[in-house]
Amino acid sequence: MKFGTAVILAGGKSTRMGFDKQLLKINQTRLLKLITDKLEEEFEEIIIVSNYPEYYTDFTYQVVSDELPNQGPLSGVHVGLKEASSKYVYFLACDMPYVNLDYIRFIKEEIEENDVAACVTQVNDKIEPFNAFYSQAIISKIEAYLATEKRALYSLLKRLDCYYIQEESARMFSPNLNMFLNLNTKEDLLNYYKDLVS
Ligand SMILES: Nc1nc2c(ncn2[C@@H]2O[C@H](COP(=O)(O)OP(=O)(O)OP(=O)(O)O)[C@@H](O)[C@H]2O)c(=O)[nH]1
Ligand SMILES: [Mg+2]
Repeated sequence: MKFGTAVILAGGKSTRMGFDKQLLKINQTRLLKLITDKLEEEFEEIIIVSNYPEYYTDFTYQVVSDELPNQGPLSGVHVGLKEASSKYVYFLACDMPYVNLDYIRFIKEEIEENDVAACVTQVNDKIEPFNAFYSQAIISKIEAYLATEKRALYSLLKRLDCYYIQEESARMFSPNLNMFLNLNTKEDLLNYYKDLVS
């Protein structure tokens, strides 16, 4: 059964890529469309956070802009949580092509059972901030954190009550962890194309 909200963050500057990643096409199709088609199978609501709603006239989803702009990914998490109709909200970046629905179901269950601020995956010592769930309970905490002029999502997560999924568990769903791959540079894009044709 479909339920809950998925939010796609598409409000970044794409500095490393050199063109706006939210417009990226794979074989003539918007990557955003490929992502949302997949997420549709699991979620009853999809929200896109973009400061360019005009890029989404062909989409039927709600498009919202940052309410607290220029704070990086946390801006998007903030407004996404506020607009979502479910308590636990799935977040994905617009440049993450490998959507893994089995893993999404797994982490959804973890955050529901543990009722924590966020459920994220830890790979080595690094936290993967997307392909993760956050709770609406942290909206005011994000606001308080941004008010102190901090904006690093990672440091905020460290202060919160998070549930960390370990790498070994994640690898059971995605052996090479490509569900966390994000396309930051043209080289990332080239490697992704190579992977698609191989
Ligand atoms: N809503 C919103 N999303 C953001 C913002 N900054 C980054 N993001 C999103 O957060 C995710 C991870 O960011 P990055 O991969 O670093 O993307 P980016 O900031 O566009 O790229 P760089 O400029 O190369 O760092 C992407 O989905 C971005 O669209 C922002 O200010 N607002
Ligand atoms: Mg990225």
